[in-house]
Amino acid sequence: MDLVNHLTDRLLFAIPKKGRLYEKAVSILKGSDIRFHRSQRLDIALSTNMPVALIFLPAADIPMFVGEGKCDLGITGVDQVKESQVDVLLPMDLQFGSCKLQVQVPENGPYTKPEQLIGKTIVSSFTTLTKQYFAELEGVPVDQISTKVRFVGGSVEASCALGIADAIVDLVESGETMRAAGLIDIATVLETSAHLIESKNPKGDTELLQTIKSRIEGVMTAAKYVSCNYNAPLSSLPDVLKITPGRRAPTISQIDDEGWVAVSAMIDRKQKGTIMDDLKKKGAADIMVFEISNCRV
Ligand SMILES: Nc1ncnc2c1ncn2[C@@H]1O[C@H](COP(=O)(O)OP(=O)(O)OP(=O)(O)O)[C@@H](O)[C@H]1O
Ligand SMILES: O=P(O)(O)OC[C@H]1O[C@H](OP(=O)(O)OP(=O)(O)O)[C@H](O)[C@@H]1O
Repeated sequence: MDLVNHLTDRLLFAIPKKGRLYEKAVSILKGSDIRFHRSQRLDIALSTNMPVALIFLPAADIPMFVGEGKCDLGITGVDQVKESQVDVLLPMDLQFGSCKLQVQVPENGPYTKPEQLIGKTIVSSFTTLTKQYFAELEGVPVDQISTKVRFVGGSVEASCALGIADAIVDLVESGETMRAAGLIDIATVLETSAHLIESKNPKGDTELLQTIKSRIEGVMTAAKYVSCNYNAPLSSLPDVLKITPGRRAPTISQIDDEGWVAVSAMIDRKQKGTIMDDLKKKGAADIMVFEISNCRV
């Protein structure tokens, strides 16, 4: 069945079917109010409230489907996009799935610099990026590198201990997997995080595509900011507004207390403690912080 021709009335959105990106990707769909029910083992779910079909695919395959215009939108890691070498738009960093693709060697071995690995055997699930990295290191085109790059699909960290690699190129987040395998990192090939990716030739309704992007942007903003509300004496207004300039500008309202105003502004969630302390020091009172459950910006 050719999905693209079968679901012509729906925008096709590719979502990682399992693994590290699955849960956060699904929570972004929920936050965007794209409702769906995914039957067990079914990799297609039709949204029940929007003309969208969610296609659950391996994270590594999503760039290809979006790149070829078979899906209009997708969520996957930048590492997968670069590894696939496809031409897609990357409209939004989704701020999760952050990790580094790193060159790793046995901790008590002879290698301390990536240059020492030229001509050796490297194992990775990211063979394209690994070859590109060594081509640059060797100063030759990719098809002329002397370093041998072999593919394995998972548990890459076992390769050195099993005697099939001098070094590996694999993802590192906490470093736990690397340390447990007796490896250390000696170079970074790429820093990555999950992104919204978009076809350059979308088949779906472009207005709907914009609506979905705007909803996801709203989810991201709601996660980044909280709403800060307080009262301030007019005399301290210039000082407190410097502390809470807002995303665009703060809202200042009259209140029934002469010489005082109410201020409302979006503030960075991570700074909320310091911001509240600073406002208090500058004379603000009744300072409250509220969660933003959703927004459009
Ligand atoms: N430890 C990690 N921390 C953060 N993000 C990660 C981590 N490992 C992988 N990722 C991100 O998630 C993407 C998918 O990795 P994952 O290991 O889940 O792949 P998968 O093969 O689809 O799933 P599985 O390993 O269950 O088969 C990676 O390309 C990367 O962008
Ligand atoms: O630095 P850490 O926090 O330990 O994370 C890194 C590990 O996470 C990923 O593998 P995953 O556990 O998804 O399984 P995989 O090896 O089957 O891909 C990655 O390939 C590393 O092995």
